[in-house]
Amino acid sequence: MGSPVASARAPRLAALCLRTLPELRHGGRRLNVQAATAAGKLKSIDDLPGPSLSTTLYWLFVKGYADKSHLLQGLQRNLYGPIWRSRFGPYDIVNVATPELIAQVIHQEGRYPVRAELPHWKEYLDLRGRAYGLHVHTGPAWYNIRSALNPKMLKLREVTSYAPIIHQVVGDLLRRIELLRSRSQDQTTVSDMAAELYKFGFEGISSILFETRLGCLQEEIPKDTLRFITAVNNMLTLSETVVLFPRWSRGVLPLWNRFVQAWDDLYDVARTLIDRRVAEIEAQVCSGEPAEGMYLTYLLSSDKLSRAEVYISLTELLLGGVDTTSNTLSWALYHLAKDRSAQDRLYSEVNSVCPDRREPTTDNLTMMPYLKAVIKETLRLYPVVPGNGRFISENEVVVENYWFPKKTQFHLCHYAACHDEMEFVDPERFIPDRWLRDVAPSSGHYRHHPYSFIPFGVGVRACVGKRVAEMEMYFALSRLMQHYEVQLEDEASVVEPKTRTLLIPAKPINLRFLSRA
Ligand code: HEM
Repeated sequence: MGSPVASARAPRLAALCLRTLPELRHGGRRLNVQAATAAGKLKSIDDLPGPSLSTTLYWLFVKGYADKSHLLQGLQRNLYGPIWRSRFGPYDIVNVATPELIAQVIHQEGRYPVRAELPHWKEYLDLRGRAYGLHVHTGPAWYNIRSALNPKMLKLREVTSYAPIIHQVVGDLLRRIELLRSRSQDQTTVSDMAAELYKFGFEGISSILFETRLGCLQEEIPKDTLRFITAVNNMLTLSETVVLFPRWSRGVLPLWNRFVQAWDDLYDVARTLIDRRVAEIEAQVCSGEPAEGMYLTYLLSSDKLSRAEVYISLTELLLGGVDTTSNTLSWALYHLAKDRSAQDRLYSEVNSVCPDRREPTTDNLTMMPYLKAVIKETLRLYPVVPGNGRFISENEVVVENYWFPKKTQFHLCHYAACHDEMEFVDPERFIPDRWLRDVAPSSGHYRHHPYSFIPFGVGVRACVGKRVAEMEMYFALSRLMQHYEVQLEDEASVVEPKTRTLLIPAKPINLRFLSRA
């Protein structure tokens, strides 16, 4: 999940840090910034170029960039240079749009990085007397929650134990596609693939978190799933607007009540699923059976979080774990449908490692470099989180020759960085080969700055669901390839992305699934 502001490689990073921040090399964070500013060496935020509020409003609402803010990143970089200031509502933001500058900010993010302050999320949790989770807690309190959530999410061995349940969910997806195509007029088409993959994402992550199969890919979608889908959409959309209005407007404008309702729905769905599972676990324990489970059982039995913290944490994991994977898979299928040779190549790789439609194991995945390259290239073209944030309150920050006080909000323009032709040859083309060191079409294709592509973030605040997301996407894509050749329903159709905090398809992706049998 990204920042509402728009929303590794260790040895190389260390070298990079030394290369880009020579001033910090000897004293680390002990750089005497005041002395440097006084000596006139460092400029301040007021020296930064950037659009006025009226120019920003013009771009957003007259030129139509309100739902294309990812494109505004490159456009403003061309106008103002790689670092600029923008002001909008309560935000005063420093934008950085080259990998070098992104790296400089991240290297100074401190021990407990914060993406952005979320006063309206906090206000909601306070209103309902709920515990804070990952997004609102800061400092050591955030770290406590993260350290409770991390082990079963980020350790490869732990995540591997979720493989059987993910395969079951992929099985449901395949059956769902079979059903939908058989009902279509030409017996092959599935309309709005992103919507189907959303159900897959929801079922996949819920089956791990809540240890319960919800049946999202069945004929009758559970009411709670539909409620959750609507609530996510409303909450994310309203979140961007609500934050711009002062607290006194809460009783006057209907926005706030709708935002609260959306949050209530999200939270209720998660709490219902948790309570249901807890009752099952208690019944098991009472009847002398061992309580075995996956994520929820682990969280409850580890005793690191209170029940209230478990409610909010699983709500946030669910919030981050559905449309991220589903949109990435939608884009991957869209490009494979457009690029026949890439699709053939992926199919032969999967087929050679897992012939006769054998389900891939996590070990098999290590022998599928092209599969991984396809996902990487998809995330490069469509970073689900197109712009991330860092609100740096622990340190003063030096970026290039600018000094920033504590509590400066930075916007990391990832979309601009991974579409930068200085980093990626032919940046707008889908070229999975660029991720394969040995076969990259020319030496230029492989070389890029490590911070030009960090779709899951880096460091302690990076995505907690990265490993689960990758496993879901690898299993789903490889098994779809085993069963079907994918084509666009309308070969000429072009689907552009739009921003709704996350980068999503601006119109439905309709695909034809031709059986390989
Ligand atoms: C394609 C899939 C995904 C992508 C590209 C993605 C990307 C990201 C990014 C860029 C961040 C911000 C990291 C930072 O600030 O440095 C993030 C945070 C987060 N992601 Fe993901 N994510 C994905 C899937 C998932 C899944 C499956 C889950 C749930 C299991 C998840 C849960 C979260 C949570 C809870 C956070 C906030 C972590 C914190 O603030 O400590 N994400 N994600």
